[in-house]
Order: sequence, then structure tokens, then C-alpha cells
Amino acid sequence: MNVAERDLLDVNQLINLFDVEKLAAERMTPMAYEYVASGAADEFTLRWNRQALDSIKLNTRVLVDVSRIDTRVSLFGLDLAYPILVAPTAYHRTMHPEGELATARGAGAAEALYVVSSFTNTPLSEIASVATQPLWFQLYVSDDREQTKALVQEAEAQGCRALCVTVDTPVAGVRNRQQRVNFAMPEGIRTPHMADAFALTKSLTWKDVDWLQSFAKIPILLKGILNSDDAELAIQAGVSGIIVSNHGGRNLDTVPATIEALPRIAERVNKRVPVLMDGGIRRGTDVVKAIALGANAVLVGKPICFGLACGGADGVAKVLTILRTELELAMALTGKATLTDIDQSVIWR
Ligand SMILES: Cc1cc2nc3c(=O)[nH]c(=O)nc-3n(C[C@H](O)[C@H](O)[C@H](O)COP(=O)(O)O)c2cc1C
Ligand SMILES: O=C(O)C(=O)c1ccccc1
Repeated sequence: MNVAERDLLDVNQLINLFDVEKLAAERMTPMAYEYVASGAADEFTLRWNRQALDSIKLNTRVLVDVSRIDTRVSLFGLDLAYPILVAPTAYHRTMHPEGELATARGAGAAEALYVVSSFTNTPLSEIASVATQPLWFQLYVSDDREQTKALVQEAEAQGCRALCVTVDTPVAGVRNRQQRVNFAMPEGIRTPHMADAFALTKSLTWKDVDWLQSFAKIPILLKGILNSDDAELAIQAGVSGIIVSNHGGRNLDTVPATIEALPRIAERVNKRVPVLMDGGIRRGTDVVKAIALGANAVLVGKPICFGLACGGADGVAKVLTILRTELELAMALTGKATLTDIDQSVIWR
């Protein structure tokens, strides 16, 4: 059996996103699996992201016409088929030989927007050449601000439609599981847009946000906001959007689940800018809960990596399609035909 045949066989076995992780655990090198699956330190936040979503109950309404479910959402003038984005994750060639090219093809096949990581193993120009859906770019600011400026300009030149500036990683978290497997980039795999992981700047401040906005031609979102005061400062700074994220539980352990942080932030933002959210989204019902509590859209990280590892582009597309289908079912079963119908009343209190 060749790699393509094995990939296809695997993809057909995937029924839900937990299956994807299970299969990926068997399929990936221990180093790659531990890199993707691990959280920071004791992994409280990693688990809370899931537990907090699971503990929210849904309130259904019956006898609503749900013969036409409409999941479309518009962000910064982009019309998305459904409110689920591919979160930026690093190092896709450690997960599948085709790396980010497979991710872009899979996202394209599933009509999803892909946020490319600064730590892509594939040049942005190559990703852009295979993408059939819009791309955004996730920016890590380096100590070398000229390099950062050039990277923003490259993202713009390659047609990226927004910039997600990650603000929750002045340093990477305590990654004990990655330490145990001595995580390192395998021979021959590079990060063409970043020197190395130690290039992340520790001196990023609101001044840099002003600086980025002084020359960026595309909307800027701040990724990694967990506090409503920071959300307010972000809006005062003039950013176009906010991503509520705890980095998938990978940075500071014991910060709250994102679904717990979301309502306060959404209330404070009060629709002045779009609010996106990630962390633990694994079911269509999770997407409904996030939208009900104030998110315009969600991003998915680890399941995309696992889908990529299981089946390349087909695996990525499968993960997105499962989640999209589950979202449509959850909307029909809660009696919400459109995303704007999903409000707080869908949460059982
Ligand atoms: C393997 C991996 C690599 C990641 N790399 C990045 C990155 O390069 N930049 C970034 O802003 N966030 C990165 N993240 C965080 C994700 O963008 C996202 O916030 C998180 O994975 C969402 O949680 P989920 O994995 O539970 O869906 C990474 C996450 C994972 C799992
Ligand atoms: O692994 C991560 O979560 C991440 O964001 C990162 C940080 C530094 C280098 C590569 C990825």
C-alpha cells in the first residue's frame, strides 16, 4: 500500500474529531504527536478548554422552520461559507510530507479560510499558489523589526487578506512533553520566514501595534486576548478584530478556558469589532456555544494537525467537513436557521 492509499483508507474511518486524534496518535512520530497534543505544564487549561464547553447545556426551540440552514458569515468583506477557520499552527511538514501545501488544499476543498503560521515549513508563495480559498497570515513579531516589516509586506504581496498578530507568546510556555521527546525540527525541514523559535520578541507592546498599523494595508487582529481590559485597549488602538485564545492551553497553564473568557470580552467589545475564539472546539455544538456567547467565528488548531497527519489534504478537508456538518445539525436541532439567530437564549440557564 502506498502513502496515498493508506491516507485514503484512514480518512474513510474518521467519524468525528476525537477519532482523528486517536488515529493520528498511532500514525505520527512520537515527537510530532507530542508537539501537537501537548499543553503547558500540568495541562489544566488544555483540559478546561474542553471541559468548559462540555459543561454548557443547550436550550432547544421546536417547531422552527430549519429547512434552510444558513451558516454564512462575513468578516472584513470576506464571505465565508461557515464560521470555522483553520487556526495558525507551526511546522506542518513534521505532520505530513506535503506540509502546508496539503493544509491549503484541504482547506480549499472544504471552503475554509486558512490562517498560515509564521512558522510555516513551506514558503507563503507556494501556499498561495495552491490556495483556492482566502488566506490570512499569523504574525510573530521578531526582535528584528525590519524582518517583521518585510514579512508583513510578503504576506500582503502573496494576497493574505488579514494579519493575526499573536500577542500571547512573549515566551513559549513550559512544554514538558515536548522537552521529554527533545522536540526539534527534523533534518531538512526549515521555517523559511522565521530564523528560529528564539526569534520571538519579548518586547512586544501596544506601541508595536501602532507601528504595525502604520504600514499594514490589511486588517489586523490581535490573537491571544483573554481579558476584557486588553480587548478595550485593542479597540482603542484601532485594531480590526480580536481572537480570544489561550493558545490551545500551550502557554500559561491555569488561565481560564476560552469559552469562559469569551462572554465578558464579547460584552465589552459590544460588536465594535469581530470577536473570534479558539480552544477546544471539537463538535458542531461547540461552535453553536461559542457563537451564542459572542463569537463571530471560531478557529480549530489541533484537529487540523491530526487530520493532516492522518490523510494530508483529504484529512484536513475531512476534519472541516465533519465540523461543518455537525454545526448544521446542531443549528437545526436547536431551532436556529442562521448564525444571527444563535443568541444567549440557546444556552440553558
Ligand atoms: C501544533 C500547534 C502549533 C501552533 N502554532 C501556532 C503558531 O505558530 N502561531 C500561533 O499564533 N498559534 C499557534 N498555535 C495555537 C493555535 O493557533 C490555536 O490558538 C490553538 O491550537 C487552538 O486550540 P485547539 O488546538 O484546541 O483548537 C499552535 C497550536 C498547535 C496545537
Ligand atoms: O507551538 C506553538 O504553539 C507556537 O505557537 C510556536 C512558537 C514558537 C515557534 C513555533 C511555534
